Amino acid sequence: MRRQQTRYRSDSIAGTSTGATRKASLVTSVSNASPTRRESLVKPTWQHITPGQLPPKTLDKINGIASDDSDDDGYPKRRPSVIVHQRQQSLSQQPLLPEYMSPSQLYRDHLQQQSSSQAQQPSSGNGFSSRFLSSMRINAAAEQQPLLDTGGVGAGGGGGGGGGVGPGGGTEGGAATAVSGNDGAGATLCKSAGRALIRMISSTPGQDEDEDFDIMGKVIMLGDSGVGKTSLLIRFRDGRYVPSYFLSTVGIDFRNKVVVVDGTRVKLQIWDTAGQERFRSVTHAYYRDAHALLLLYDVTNKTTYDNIRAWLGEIREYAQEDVVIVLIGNKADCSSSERQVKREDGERLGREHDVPFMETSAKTGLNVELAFTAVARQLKSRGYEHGDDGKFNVHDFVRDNTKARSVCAQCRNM
Ligand SMILES: Nc1nc2c(ncn2[C@@H]2O[C@H](COP(=O)(O)OP(=O)(O)OP(=O)(O)O)[C@@H](O)[C@H]2O)c(=O)[nH]1
Repeated sequence: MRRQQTRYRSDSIAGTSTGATRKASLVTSVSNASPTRRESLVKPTWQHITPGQLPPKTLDKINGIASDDSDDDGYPKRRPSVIVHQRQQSLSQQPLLPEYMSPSQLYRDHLQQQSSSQAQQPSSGNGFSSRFLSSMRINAAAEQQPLLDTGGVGAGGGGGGGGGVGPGGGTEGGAATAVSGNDGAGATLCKSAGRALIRMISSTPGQDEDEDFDIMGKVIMLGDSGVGKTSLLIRFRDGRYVPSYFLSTVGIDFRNKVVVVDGTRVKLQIWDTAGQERFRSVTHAYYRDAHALLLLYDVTNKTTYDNIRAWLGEIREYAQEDVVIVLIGNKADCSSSERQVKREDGERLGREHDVPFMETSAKTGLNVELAFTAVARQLKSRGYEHGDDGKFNVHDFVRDNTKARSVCAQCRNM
């Protein structure tokens, strides 16, 4: 039996765009969805969130969860999250990003520090790393510029990665801020057929890999708790797999990775959501800014597969109509005795809902690159200003490339 703990993330609180419009929902019944191992999907309630702000009710809920002494599923007691800390500092009714963390202030801090000393580590005194600050390339003009029509990423900058919790301890957090602009390099907003992608060309030398990109897209990983969202992200981001025990995600977190597609650097801002139902109302708020969604089930757990229909219902309700969806059956490295969902069932479900499907394994790395590359290619195709790459078809790409790869030997005979 797997050991389970709760993983505490630096909950990055990115705001969402007020400009985004919700699309009509394609009703998918959730009533038939079987409960997951530890939860069931329920009809979500939408809560409006302004940029940089979580609604008090949601905050209360998170705080309630985090400070709850009794853990209803019998797992170890949860420690407070970053959000709770902010609450304790009586910021409940205020935007969760205080003034010193606003994009403009961070940028001013950054410039100040740069001019005072090149060698000195820039620090705004708020715990943000120099890498985060250096990712904030805005100017006054850019700040006045309207955000993209579907919001791009909201005005609330994230604090992700700051706590050193989670995979990689990387540079994440900075890109959650909806800024554009340049350091003289001519960054431009890219609006292509209503798609919300940020195009940023940077020429600042010595930057980290994930700060140097042409196009950026927001990708959200969804699926029941335990399907392997975090593991897949770690595999993709860091190229490793951490087996041992099951650390359940609390809230939401993100990691960045740049994928080069035919010479174009596509920065994927990948949001890892908590699969547990108690966090649904928090994660729903992030759907509508998403450019792509990776929807996972666990091939060794039929319930997670059955719940995909309910997930798709939520996606239709909360996400943009044209969001790219990739359906993933994870843990394909399993033995045939463990497997509960055949590959053909996944393929059929994908066809039914007109979404590309593939099986992956965070453990062996099977198709992990492919999943994210497919998304990156699609985003590039949509985001390209001159539309010269608009013929890309994610269905064909996934089908052609998964064909070329074999499913692991153990599962081949399913
Ligand atoms: N065999 C196998 N196990 C996996 C794979 N991916 C994840 N796991 C295991 O499945 C368990 C859950 O993985 P997580 O990545 O934490 O799942 P999650 O979807 O992020 O869960 P939540 O954070 O609760 O939403 C862990 O024990 C992982 O080691 C895989 O590809 N193969």
